[in-house]
Amino acid sequence: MKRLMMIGFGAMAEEVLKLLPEGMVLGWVVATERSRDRIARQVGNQVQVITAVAACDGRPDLVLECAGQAGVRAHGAAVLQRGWDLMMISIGALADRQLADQLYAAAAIGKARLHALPGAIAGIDGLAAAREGGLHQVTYTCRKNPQSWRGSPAESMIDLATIKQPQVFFEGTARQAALTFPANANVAATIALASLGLDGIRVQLVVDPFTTTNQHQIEAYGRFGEMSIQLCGKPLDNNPKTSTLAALSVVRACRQSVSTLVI
Ligand SMILES: NC(=O)C1=CN([C@@H]2O[C@H](COP(=O)(O)OP(=O)(O)OC[C@H]3O[C@@H](n4cnc5c(N)ncnc54)[C@H](O)[C@@H]3O)[C@@H](O)[C@H]2O)C=CC1
Ligand SMILES: O=C([O-])CC(=O)C(=O)O
Repeated sequence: MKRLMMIGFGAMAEEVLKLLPEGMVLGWVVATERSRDRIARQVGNQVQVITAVAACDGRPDLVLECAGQAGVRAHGAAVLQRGWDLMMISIGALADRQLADQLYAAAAIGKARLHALPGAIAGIDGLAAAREGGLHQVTYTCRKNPQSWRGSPAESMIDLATIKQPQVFFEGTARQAALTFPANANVAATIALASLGLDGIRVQLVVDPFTTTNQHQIEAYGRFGEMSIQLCGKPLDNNPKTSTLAALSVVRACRQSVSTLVI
């Protein structure tokens, strides 16, 4: 039986736990001090709930981060330094140059690797392959309803309560998007890292009162040809910012860790 460590235990982690494949159990949750007791009651006494990776009483087979940029900052290096690979969902954390350097240095010390999970978007495999032959241009547009932008800096850029038509409220690089919208622009960072880099792709963020889904659109051109991907993802019930597919991409990482055929 493989044992999983989860860093963060919010909406996404709860969904992942419901769908954990056979052959894997949750062994550890790394939580904030504030949420530790609540999570311990939720996951039961077979799971060790800790607030620092150093308190882990064993060796996890898989470490998954579902804790946002703050969680990556707090625990990412400690995981990698121990020689444990880290599966990251909060890819936007890598837009912070200092944090990225710290993680890569820790990975070098531990001879560990960082895995960027595709999250709420599809097509990362094709994009990363296309890059090998030369990409000319990549653009990404993210469209969500006003509710999904609540609690983000969009609130100070646009009046979400009165919006009547779809409106672009941010245009910039993936790095700018990921640093400004840590809970909403991880996909932008993932697409950028798989293609032309955090400063190499154009990102548009749109608020759309007519959509009920989290929409992600990639347009890419290169020696391989052209790629156009549109994904309309249903948000998670208990977090409208997060698409269900992002949680399912974490479940897939668990499946890959226990399957003979990795796909
Ligand atoms: N790559 C992708 O496609 C996507 C990535 N994400 C990322 O996934 C993260 C998690 O999503 P949700 O579960 O929906 O968010 P959430 O806000 O429901 O849960 C995040 C959890 O992490 C915990 N946390 C925060 N700082 C922590 C720390 N230092 N140590 C341990 N736990 C900590 C919080 O207490 C909270 O329970 C988002 O913050 C976002 O960064 C979200 C959607 C898509
Ligand atoms: O879940 C989504 O639709 C995408 C998201 O929040 C992100 O890119 O951070």
